[in-house]
Amino acid sequence: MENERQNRGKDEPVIKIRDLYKSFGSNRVLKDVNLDVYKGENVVVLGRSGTGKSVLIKIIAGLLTQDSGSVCVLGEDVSKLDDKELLELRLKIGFSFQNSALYDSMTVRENLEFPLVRNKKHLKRKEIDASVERVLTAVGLAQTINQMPSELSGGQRKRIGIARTLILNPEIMLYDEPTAGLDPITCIEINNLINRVKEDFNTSSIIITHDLTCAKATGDRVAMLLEGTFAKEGTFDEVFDSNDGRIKSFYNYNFIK
Ligand SMILES: Nc1ncnc2c1ncn2[C@@H]1O[C@H](COP(=O)(O)OP(=O)(O)OP(=O)(O)O)[C@@H](O)[C@H]1O
Repeated sequence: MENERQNRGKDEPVIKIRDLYKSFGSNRVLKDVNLDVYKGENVVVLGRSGTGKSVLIKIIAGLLTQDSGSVCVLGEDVSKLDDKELLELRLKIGFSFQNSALYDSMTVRENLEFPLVRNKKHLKRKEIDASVERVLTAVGLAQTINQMPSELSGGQRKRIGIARTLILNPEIMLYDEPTAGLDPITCIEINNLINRVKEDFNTSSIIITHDLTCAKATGDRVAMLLEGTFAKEGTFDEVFDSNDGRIKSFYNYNFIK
């Protein structure tokens, strides 16, 4: 897998979105969305609640289908894949959900083993144990291995959720509101973890958020989604050095730290 990663054209985006539209009935959510994410980049998608950020990453992961336009992920046109091909692609995408999505009746170890046991049936016990240890150490929670999710804090659950997606060694990480509902110190820990994941696991990521501190800390590039389309894209400072009243007001309402 490592060779495959290194051999893919350096300048070819790992995610390429062109002219994307998506409506639900009369609700036109995404309108002419275009975005490139390159290897090793963290791209933050910023936008107000209900602007279509989650819809966008669900389309990228093949969980929703667009009305028109194209989404290419790791060279594959997602909407053209059959079920088997889609499953294979999804194994290369780590999806960190807003609610962490841990199984409450399983220990941390069992939660982490689950994707491996289900998707990599040939692995030996020793290899599974090594993978669990590796991702738990990566998120700084080796001591929680035998705990139940209910015994963890919100920030710890979030980190275990990230560890569970890392266990399949994804090439792409999609983070849906990674800091939502967390206190400021825990937010900083999650931001640092997102940056460490990029370095240690060689991932490319989309981070969707309305948390400007998170955007500034994690985004190599920031794309501002306004009224269903990207209004501005660049570094954090470039995006907010803007005369667009909508961008200014987003900044003023959200930059509270
Ligand atoms: N499966 C669906 N069926 C119908 N409408 C949907 C569906 N999923 C999303 N929507 C609508 O699409 C719009 C965008 O939703 P989305 O969840 O992408 O917003 P968001 O930007 O991620 O907001 P938040 O920050 O609150 O999570 C909303 O109006 C929502 O009601």
